[in-house]
Amino acid sequence: MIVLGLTGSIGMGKSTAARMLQAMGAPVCDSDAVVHGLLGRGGRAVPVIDAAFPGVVIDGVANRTALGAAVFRDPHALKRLEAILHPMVQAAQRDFLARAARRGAKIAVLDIPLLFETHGERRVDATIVVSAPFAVQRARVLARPGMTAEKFAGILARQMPDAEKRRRADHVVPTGAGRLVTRRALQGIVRDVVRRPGRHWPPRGYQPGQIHHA
Ligand SMILES: CC(C)(COP(=O)(O)OP(=O)(O)OC[C@H]1O[C@@H](n2cnc3c(N)ncnc32)[C@H](O)[C@@H]1O)[C@@H](O)C(=O)NCCC(=O)NCCS
Ligand SMILES: Nc1ncnc2c1ncn2[C@@H]1O[C@H](COP(=O)(O)OP(=O)(O)OP(=O)(O)O)[C@@H](O)[C@H]1O
Repeated sequence: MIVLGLTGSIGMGKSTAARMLQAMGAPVCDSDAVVHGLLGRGGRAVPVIDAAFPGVVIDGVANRTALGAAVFRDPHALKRLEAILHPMVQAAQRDFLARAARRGAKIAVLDIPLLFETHGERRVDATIVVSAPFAVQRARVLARPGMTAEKFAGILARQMPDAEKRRRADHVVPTGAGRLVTRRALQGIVRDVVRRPGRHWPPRGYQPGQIHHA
């Protein structure tokens, strides 16, 4: 099985590309959805978050707005949150890959917003970065309800620049020239990678639910 890592900056079309890959038959693990599960009712991270960020957990659920307020202005707090969540996200990804391999998938996709920031390129066979011109990205993001130019600037400042992501990518997929162009580019990558030998899943010594540190 070949493991593809999919990433891209805010509004670049990562979710759309993930859906396209899924429609081509590749199972996709959405890291944002995993984080939502970890922070939601019964989520594994909730007790740890409660201890690390007092007051943020209300009625068994981590309040994302309160957590965002606690971490997005304080780089040390963000690091503490990431140290809690990222190993749990990686454990969930490994479980997902083991399930996909058992089902006989030829390709599996990890959709990871912070792929390069978390050195995810070491855990996948090839990386895909979705990218569009800045004006397209800006227009898409500012069209979202509740988004402001100031918030957008803040989010961009915390993310690795698009140019750096493109530089590190094995494949850059354009998303600013229509869906057909995007779908064709993704089809080309899928066709190309199925011919290559992938890594063996599950890896030797793998235990479901185990947390692996990068
Ligand atoms: C702090 C949380 C609860 C705030 O949730 P909220 O729904 O308010 O915002 P959302 O998740 O949509 O993020 C807002 C913007 O910040 C960016 N962002 C989120 N986490 C991070 C991070 N660790 N570093 C840099 N940017 C981040 C997102 O990509 C997005 O563009 C949430 O972002 C979170 O749990 N972040 C830490 C986990 C993480 O690293 N997630 C991203 C990769 S899996
Ligand atoms: N390939 C594409 N061609 C045309 N429009 C696109 C394409 N990909 C995404 N879009 C449009 O751009 C907007 C953002 O797309 P999407 O939600 O996929 O982005 P994203 O990168 O997942 O965003 P975020 O990281 O902020 O959650 C949507 O309105 C979508 O319709």
